[in-house]
Amino acid sequence: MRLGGRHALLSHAVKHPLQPRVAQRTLRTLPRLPVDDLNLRASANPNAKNVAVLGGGITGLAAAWNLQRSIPDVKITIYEKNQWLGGWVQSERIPVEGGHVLFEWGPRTLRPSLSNPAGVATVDLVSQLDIADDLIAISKDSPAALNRYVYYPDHLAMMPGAGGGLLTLASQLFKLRNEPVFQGVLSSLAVEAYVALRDPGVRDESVGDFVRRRFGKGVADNLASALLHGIYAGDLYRLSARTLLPLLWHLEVRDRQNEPGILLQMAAFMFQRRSLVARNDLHFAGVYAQDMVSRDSNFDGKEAIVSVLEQASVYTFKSGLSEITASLGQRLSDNPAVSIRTSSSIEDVTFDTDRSQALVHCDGKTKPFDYVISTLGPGEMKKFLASTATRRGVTPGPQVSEACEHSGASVNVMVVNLYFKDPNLLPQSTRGFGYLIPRSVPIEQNPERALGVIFGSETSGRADTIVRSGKDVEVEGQDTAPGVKLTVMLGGHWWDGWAPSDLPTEEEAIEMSQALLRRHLGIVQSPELAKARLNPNCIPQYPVGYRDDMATIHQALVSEYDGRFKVAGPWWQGGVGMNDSIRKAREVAWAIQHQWDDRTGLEDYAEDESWFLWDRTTGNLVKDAVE
Ligand SMILES: C=Cc1c2[nH]c(c1C)Cc1[nH]c(c(CCC(=O)O)c1C)Cc1[nH]c(c(C)c1CCC(=O)O)Cc1[nH]c(c(C)c1C=C)C2
Repeated sequence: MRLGGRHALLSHAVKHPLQPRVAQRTLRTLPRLPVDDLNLRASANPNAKNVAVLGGGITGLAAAWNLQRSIPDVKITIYEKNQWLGGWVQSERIPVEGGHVLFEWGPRTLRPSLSNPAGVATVDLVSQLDIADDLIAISKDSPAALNRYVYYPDHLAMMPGAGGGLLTLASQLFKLRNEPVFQGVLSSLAVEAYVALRDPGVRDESVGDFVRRRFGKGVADNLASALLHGIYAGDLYRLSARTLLPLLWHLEVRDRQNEPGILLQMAAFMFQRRSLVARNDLHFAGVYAQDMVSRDSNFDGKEAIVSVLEQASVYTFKSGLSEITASLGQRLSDNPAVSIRTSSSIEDVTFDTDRSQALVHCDGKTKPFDYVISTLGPGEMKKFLASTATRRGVTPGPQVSEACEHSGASVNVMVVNLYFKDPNLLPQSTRGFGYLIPRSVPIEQNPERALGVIFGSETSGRADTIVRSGKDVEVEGQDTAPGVKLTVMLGGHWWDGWAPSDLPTEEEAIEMSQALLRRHLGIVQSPELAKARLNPNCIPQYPVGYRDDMATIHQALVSEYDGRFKVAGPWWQGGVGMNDSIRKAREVAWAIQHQWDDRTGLEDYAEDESWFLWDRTTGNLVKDAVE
């Protein structure tokens, strides 16, 4: 929905100081810790006068934004290698006959996730940037939220709907039992509780091996592989289960303590309204609550956003997700304490032990900083750590280089955006989010090596998909032209090991996408507008053993830079979502504000996971550390 005029919103909001009430509404689904346990500084870190932020994508911009909000007089320099800010978040508005369409080349929607610090961090940022008037919230009842398809083996199969609990899921699966993609799924799920548990010595395994072991080969190859294509464009037999499915990984350990299988434990949690919360999440949820209660100034604005997002499955903005990065870029460049250096290549980051300062070497010049936040990947990190150790006269240990190399894998994704004039291009019966293509589809059905197709118009704000908050609210979506927008995603892990010259050109990718749409959906019409863009190395892949790599890099950062070098962003947080990046950006800024020099952004990996049982009804912890 378009939130409409702020006055319309305020007219139904309570007009008195709202601190506890807003904290309650926004954070009522987050667990809270006693303030004394949070180790907060009353005044900002006196050592943080000059901070460098490496990378001007969403994480770097959000980190700089948080720093300048929370540390008075801090000077910030943002270094970005491109000529532009925003990283992979790129939205393009293009005029076509009858109006315009908006093409996204990177992330396109956000999940509200209001019970998760990552979702709350984004809501907070949107409210601080004052861009909520452009918000488009796609309803939980919309076709995009309810209808998701998997293409297998030669047709679209509708996935069981989101929400409704495990019983609803089981009954939906029962109805779909004759659909080939679900063959054997019900019987595998039924015996899951009796599956042999993993060896206690196993520190990690691939998502594919984990899912196949617990839930069967059909669930792994037909369903989980499709899901992982849609999020990581990745190979489920390479991605780390311990990183991507931390809760399921832990529930198998609890199973060893006489709990009855993963699915039954999840059903019990749902029924009892309880959740397991990881140690770091608990800490930062406590910091969020405290920060909002003590410092927040836009209570009404946030309350209004939250009340809309409670009804939404996903959301975006009228000019796309780059409204967030553009607004951040603008607001930061208006601040004289922030210097933005685009087209800048970082050569090295070393450390001056005597002055406790990090030295950023860029374009032939060296500048000292009290702290550095880097969003660059493990390739750059390997170089920085090796040269810092060498300058200190220490031979760099091979483990650090190996950890950087091992965790530095990524995939290329070709994004093909197409706009068709015909508003009835897709039959009513296939309205929905789009479809994902699992690894198990025969190659003759997918010679283009596509990962999935998004029915983009469904999440662009069609009149019947958006959340409405009142009759007075003007409703407007991203596209004003009446046709249909589709996005085909090609490549990902299918192109692992391919030389750049083997990848299709953008023109070839458009032709391949049209061939795919003809075969899969019978679309023979030519698009009015078709554009493709290769996003090289855009999605990190989190290999088996990722947690151990991160623990090694954390120790190296603490010892080489005394904790003055922090990391954030998709390479380091085991997730590629924009919410996660915004959250991590906030957490590293807090680490600087509160002088937590033992936190590098990777500190959570330094110890094995521990979980706390939390009651969502009362907001209290049921049990201190479960593991
Ligand atoms: C450039 C391509 C991207 C692919 N995945 C991502 C990008 C940016 C990142 C990503 N995609 C999703 C998530 C989950 C986060 C979340 O919504 O909580 C992340 C981090 C899910 C997703 N995948 C697709 C869409 C439209 C969405 C979000 C919306 C939703 O779930 O309703 C489609 C899609 N993304 C990729 C592929 C190959 C693909 C195929 C249809 C890769």
